[in-house]
Amino acid sequence: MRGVLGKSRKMICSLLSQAPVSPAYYYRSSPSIYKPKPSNRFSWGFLAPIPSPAIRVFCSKPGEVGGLMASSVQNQGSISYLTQREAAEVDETLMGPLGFSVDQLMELAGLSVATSINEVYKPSEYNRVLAICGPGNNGGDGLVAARHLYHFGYKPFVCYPKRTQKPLYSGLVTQLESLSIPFLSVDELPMDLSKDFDILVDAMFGFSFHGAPRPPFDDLIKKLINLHYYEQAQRKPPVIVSVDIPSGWHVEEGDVGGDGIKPDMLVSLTAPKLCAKKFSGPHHFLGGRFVPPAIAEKYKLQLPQYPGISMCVRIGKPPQIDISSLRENYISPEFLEEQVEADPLDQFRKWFDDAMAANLKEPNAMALSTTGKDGKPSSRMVLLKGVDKDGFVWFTNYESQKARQLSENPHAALLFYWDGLNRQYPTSMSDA
Ligand SMILES: NC(=O)C1=CN([C@@H]2O[C@H](COP(=O)(O)OP(=O)(O)OC[C@H]3O[C@@H](n4cnc5c(N)ncnc54)[C@H](O)[C@@H]3O)[C@@H](O)[C@H]2O)[C@H](O)CC1
Ligand SMILES: [K+]
Repeated sequence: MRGVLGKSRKMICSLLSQAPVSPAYYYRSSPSIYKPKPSNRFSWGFLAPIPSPAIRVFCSKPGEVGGLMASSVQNQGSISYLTQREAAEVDETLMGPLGFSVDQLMELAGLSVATSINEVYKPSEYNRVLAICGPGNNGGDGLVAARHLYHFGYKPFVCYPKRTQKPLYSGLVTQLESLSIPFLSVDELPMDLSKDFDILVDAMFGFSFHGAPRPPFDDLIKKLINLHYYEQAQRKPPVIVSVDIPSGWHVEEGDVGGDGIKPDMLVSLTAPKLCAKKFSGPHHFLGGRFVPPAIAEKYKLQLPQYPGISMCVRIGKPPQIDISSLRENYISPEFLEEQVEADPLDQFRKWFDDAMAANLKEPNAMALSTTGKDGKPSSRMVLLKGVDKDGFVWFTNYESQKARQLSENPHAALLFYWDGLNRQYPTSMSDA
């Protein structure tokens, strides 16, 4: 059965966005297209029978959230952790018999770091990034991550005190310089990193670290440790994101003295290392989506499934969040009344086309709210199946709560929400 919430006696379309509310719109048309059964005729629109009593009910299967597979979150218990030797062996195997080059693995590792950061710390709120890069491949991951973060809309800076002239690394530096990403020497860093940066990427050392950190990394690690004192001084310190291993920690035993850096996010690569068991920050992600079965079988790796085409996957549960603190900074171009299309349906089509062009997921999903004669409202997500000069079309079935409520009360409302564009488009009906 087709429900048509559409042009009938009166359709009020008020276009809401973050701009001042535009005036309500009224337009009229006679519902003349379909010959609904008398019992299904509604003053504002109609549920018209379609030839076969095809039942089109849209719902998400159990286990899906709103038609989306909930991104796989793995509890820590069933995850494998590598020893330092195993980690080195895995890399050697990947870059030896399994045919990978270090450039490829580093590129994928750095991209994993950047996407993990973007999962949690949006550039609208955490824009200024300092990537502190060490002399080895962990440092290389940091250089790659800085480039990706730039393209994701962050403002990265790099501190890379011990450079090597190997082509791989000098190439990464050139790529960053070509984006005018500033390189800061240790001396050029501010004493208090919390005033100048929102995110600190710790890419100093990975699984080849041993002993006590030698200069200049000893001072750099101390700078990250001292950030906690700013926290006590009521200043919001930058978040620390450690690549593969929190630098200065023992690769297997972790923060042995308890006085090491305390990252907010750890991005383990390929598989977590033993020290990751001691990680107590809120965000543990896994990256390095390139583990072939040969490695997984040899090391009996238990690793979480990456969701969709994501380059990272969260390990453990997301932290409990204070719902009241959830707030996006809506940054969108202004939208003034004079920009609104005269005909609300033209405005809808324009915005719907924008939503399609932005490749938003299910731009035709809409909340349909109805109320039966008991006055109790109910809302349900349904999928728009068409829009024409007579209104919006969606499918439902005769026995649905929607159909029953609409047969008792022809008033309804639709709401489209296009998150990626910070836009909503509500339509409501009233018999003025
Ligand atoms: N499989 C993957 O996902 C990949 C991970 N990668 C990253 O590579 C590192 C391991 O890289 P490696 O070069 O072997 O070691 P480090 O980067 O940890 O550092 C070695 C570097 O540091 C010096 N060093 C060691 N200890 C100290 C110290 N106490 N003080 C000062 N300097 C120290 C040492 O001399 C070396 O120069 C891994 O963790 C991943 O992050 C790759 O990207 C490839 C793919
Ligand atoms: K690190």
